[in-house]
Amino acid sequence: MLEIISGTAVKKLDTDFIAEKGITSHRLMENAAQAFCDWFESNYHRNDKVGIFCGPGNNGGDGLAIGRLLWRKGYDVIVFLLGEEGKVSADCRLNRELLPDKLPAISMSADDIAHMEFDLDVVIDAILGVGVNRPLGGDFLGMITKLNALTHVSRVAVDIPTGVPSDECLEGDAFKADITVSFQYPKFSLMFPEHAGYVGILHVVSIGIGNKFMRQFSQNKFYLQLKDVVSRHLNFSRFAHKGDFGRVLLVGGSYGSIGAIRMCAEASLRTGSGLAACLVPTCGVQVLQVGLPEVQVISSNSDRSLSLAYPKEGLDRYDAAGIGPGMGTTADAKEFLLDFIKTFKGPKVLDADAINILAQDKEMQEYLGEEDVLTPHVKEFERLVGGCQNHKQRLAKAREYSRQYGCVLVLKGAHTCISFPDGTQYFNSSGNKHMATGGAGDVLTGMITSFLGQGYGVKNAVLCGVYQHGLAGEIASEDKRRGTIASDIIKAIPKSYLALDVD
Ligand SMILES: NC(=O)C1=CN([C@@H]2O[C@H](COP(=O)(O)OP(=O)(O)OC[C@H]3O[C@@H](n4cnc5c(N)ncnc54)[C@H](O)[C@@H]3O)[C@@H](O)[C@H]2O)[C@@H](O)CC1
Ligand SMILES: Nc1ncnc2c1ncn2[C@@H]1O[C@H](COP(=O)(O)OP(=O)(O)O)[C@@H](O)[C@H]1O
Ligand SMILES: [K+]
Repeated sequence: MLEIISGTAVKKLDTDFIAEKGITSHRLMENAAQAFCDWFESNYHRNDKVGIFCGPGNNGGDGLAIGRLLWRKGYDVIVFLLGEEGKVSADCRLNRELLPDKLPAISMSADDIAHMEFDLDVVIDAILGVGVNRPLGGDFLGMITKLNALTHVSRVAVDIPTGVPSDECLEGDAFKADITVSFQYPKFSLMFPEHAGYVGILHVVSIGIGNKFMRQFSQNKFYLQLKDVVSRHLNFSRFAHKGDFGRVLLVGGSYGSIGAIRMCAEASLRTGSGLAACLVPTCGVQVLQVGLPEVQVISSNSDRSLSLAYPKEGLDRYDAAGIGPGMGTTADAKEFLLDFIKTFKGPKVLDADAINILAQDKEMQEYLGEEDVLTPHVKEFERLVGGCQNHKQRLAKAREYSRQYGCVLVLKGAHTCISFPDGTQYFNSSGNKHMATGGAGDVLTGMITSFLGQGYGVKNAVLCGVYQHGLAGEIASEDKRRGTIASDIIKAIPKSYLALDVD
């Protein structure tokens, strides 16, 4: 699994790798440039006019090597050189010398930056990389301001957009990439929503540095990709019966919000649960029986909201429970939740209003255990732990929360972050903006609950659930874009199994 390590560890990592492999730093830079070009070739035409903006450090060195390789492949390339002559790094200088004579290269003066007009299809940003150590100013700021203002160009950042610090939140401005191609592992700050408008779509390309070299820099942060989840899935025998695929109980709904628990239950069934039952207020019983004939429905014996009157016998027949979607936060619902989490002994997922109730009734958190999973979005999380200044602080608090209460915390959003009590954090790579639609979270709750019910350990259930939910969202939105709704994500779950090649 790919590690996410701090940008400041990069230099040491580089040095170790080079020393162990007996190669030069220039060779490593060449590997990086080649990896970028392989990606570039499968995405851009040779008749595209490509401008590569190269700074004075090793990021600039990458850009120059990229320029040389693309030019050799027949691309229409022009290189722009930035930065003071005296500050050019050794590998950057070497790559300046290696530029073919016929490849157009222009040293940019402050005057050029202010007045030059660019006629380009693609802008490649190799001005600064992880070496950025202060907000942009002067010529670099002037340059990225100009590049950000260009219209009808595709903007690609090499490693990290110029100006974005690798471990902190951006101050000031930075290059606004449509696509960032990051080397070997994604830098921590590429996970921050504050940087979404600068990073664009993130691609990570390998430059041959194995995990072995990263381990000593491990910060227990990982990037969750398709290959990491396939082997975490259980195999079921040809003789499996529905009990083997697990019985799950989905708990929630209130008058006007029965759809949430319906979507949650349907997602569980589509994820493979052998049996799904819903515990809902009486007002939801008929709706569910008609709308989703595959589920069993249990009434809480209270009309519009769950309450203490719910039937407690037989709860132990369920292998896992998902609680919260559409539940509401009435006094009855609060009493219900406290009683339910004390009574139900199996693994459970707490979502939506279950989290909102926990936030109001903090002592309930003491009942959380190592098989329990909380799935807040950012607002729900801040209700739980208080306001955060930025995402970096939020991630630190998420790690702390999971440690303190010994449960799994899934902080949802783009690059959903899963925190485990041992301090590890996993950042999801699947999913897209078209999943930002009402009910998508209810679907996730159903999916994780389903895996828990199927007998997956809590870690595998959450990693598989979060990744596959994003994958189903990608599949659902392929032909629907912003017209995607949560029910489409549910319908795409079977196809996501095909994509994973899990039967
Ligand atoms: N293992 C890796 O990850 C590899 C990294 N490589 C590249 O090397 C890059 C890092 O190279 P460097 O460490 O040389 O860093 P940069 O290329 O980011 O540049 C650092 C230089 O910029 C100056 N600087 C920092 N902030 C500034 C600001 N706001 N305004 C003006 N100047 C500023 C610094 O003083 C330093 O001279 C990576 O991003 C990547 O592109 C690759 O070449 C190969 C392998
Ligand atoms: N821009 C995005 N990229 C990837 N995933 C996203 C994005 N926006 C939302 N999602 C995912 O969609 C789901 C939304 O959940 P949530 O906010 O709880 O919605 P709801 O409360 O309406 O069910 C989460 O799993 C989240 O990770
Ligand atoms: K860059």
